[in-house]
Amino acid sequence: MFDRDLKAALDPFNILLTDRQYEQIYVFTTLLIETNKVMNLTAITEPKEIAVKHMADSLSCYDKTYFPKGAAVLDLGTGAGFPGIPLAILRPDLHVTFFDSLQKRLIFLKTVVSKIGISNAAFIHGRAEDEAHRAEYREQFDVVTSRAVARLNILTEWALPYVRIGGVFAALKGAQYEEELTEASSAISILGGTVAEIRPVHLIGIEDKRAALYIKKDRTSPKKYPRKPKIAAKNPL
Ligand SMILES: C[S@@+](CC[C@H](N)C(=O)[O-])C[C@H]1O[C@@H](n2cnc3c(N)ncnc32)[C@H](O)[C@@H]1O
Repeated sequence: MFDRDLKAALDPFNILLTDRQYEQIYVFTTLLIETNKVMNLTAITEPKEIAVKHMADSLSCYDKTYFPKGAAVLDLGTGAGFPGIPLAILRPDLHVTFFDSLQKRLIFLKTVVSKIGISNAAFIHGRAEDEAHRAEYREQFDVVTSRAVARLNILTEWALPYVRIGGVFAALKGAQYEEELTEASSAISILGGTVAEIRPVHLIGIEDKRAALYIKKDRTSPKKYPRKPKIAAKNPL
């Protein structure tokens, strides 16, 4: 039943999973629903809805041209693992780093990773605007993904410093993506990026507009970014 719902949800994206990948997503879904009873992870609790709004939505940002073989991927503000876990299941060769400011969500994700057998996973506990100043993370990732974390102008200032030159920031955005893109245009340019592609996303049974945005990193991000939250909030780029 769950496999059938998931297959239908993934159909528009031409994504075919192996039996093992279906099983991994099923186990992840079960862990999400069970753990959500004792820890706030998601407002979506029906398996069919999870298949569409979490799994298919996460994988809607996938495109092999942006995710080269063995790529280092940073999922910024991963929460309960979206889009990072579905991407790591789809592409076991990726090195996915799960990044969040809430430790208890990372503890949940460590259980998920070990129970479903994802190798190449790493974890960062911290705030996006702080960790970007560490040499070990700055401009070290081929792809930074992010869904439902902040408005695009803020998120760009947080995300682009982690992307290596030639890499991409893939943001999953909802109904206001066009306004957010306009609002973020100077942040994208200041941080060294350009909009490579705006790909509208249609999930089955969902009317709301959404899109996967791909922002390519062309130039190094100036060292002073990202700024401290109070300064950035007072003077958004
Ligand atoms: C609404 S949740 C979205 C989670 C997941 N990406 C999803 O789409 O379901 C936002 C997540 O971003 C994290 N977050 C918010 N601000 C952050 C920051 N400055 N640095 C790192 N993580 C942050 C929160 O702790 C939370 O887990």
